[in-house]
Amino acid sequence: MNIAIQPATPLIEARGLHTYYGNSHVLHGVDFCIRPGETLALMGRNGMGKTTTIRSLLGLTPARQGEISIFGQPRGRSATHQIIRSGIGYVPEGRGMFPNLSVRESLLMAARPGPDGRQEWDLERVLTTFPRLAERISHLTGNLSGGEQQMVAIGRALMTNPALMILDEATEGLAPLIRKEIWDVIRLIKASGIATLVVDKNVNVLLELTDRSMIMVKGEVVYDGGSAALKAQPELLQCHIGL
Ligand SMILES: Nc1ncnc2c1ncn2[C@@H]1O[C@H](COP(=O)(O)OP(=O)(O)OP(=O)(O)O)[C@@H](O)[C@H]1O
Repeated sequence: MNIAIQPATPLIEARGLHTYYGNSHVLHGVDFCIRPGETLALMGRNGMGKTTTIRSLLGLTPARQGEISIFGQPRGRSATHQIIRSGIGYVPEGRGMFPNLSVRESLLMAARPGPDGRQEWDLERVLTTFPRLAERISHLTGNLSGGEQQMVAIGRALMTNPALMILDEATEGLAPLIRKEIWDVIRLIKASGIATLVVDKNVNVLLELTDRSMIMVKGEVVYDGGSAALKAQPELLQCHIGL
């Protein structure tokens, strides 16, 4: 499916999402929007509903109530794989590797043109971006370090030439140097014009890197606005994130 992405049309837009796990009501009327090229941070303490918001947007944990449009089209009954294939590079918490595939196989398996036909990201560009992966190209991903596996997960998402990257806790549990490498790549993704939704515990980096921030508290959005403006309100950060 080739989609002409209009600059003014949100890549994903959602209104009034209510999501449950069984009887447990987790999202309470979440509104969400991300536009082409925008870098958005989704913040909040543990268990506030960030991952559930992403899962609801992608249909992995469908919302019981609310409306979602993907690239300007009502999501309707589209399956998650259809939503992802329409131009979203999703790097879930925990990475989702195929341990018995080599780095090369893992990356090549994901390769495809973007929703608008773009083919800017290929194996060569991913390996230039992650020289560590070039060094380990024939290794099984199951034998890589956590940081290298994270690079494969991001590389795989980039190989799909997405209009939007979603990175959920991409730097979680990684050594500081590797974390820095991942942040550098996220900066590069931003500079290349791909919209990015980032969930991470490192709020200071998020505030510096992103255009816009959302803060969630107990399944509700309590802040949605400029990251620079949020940085200038330490009392909000203190109150909602504990910084
Ligand atoms: N599969 C599940 N079954 C039941 N409850 C769940 C499930 N996944 C998450 N929850 C609960 O839903 C709430 C929101 O969780 P979610 O993972 O969305 O939060 P989060 O903001 O992403 O936090 P974290 O940073 O800890 O991942 C929490 O109370 C969590 O315990």
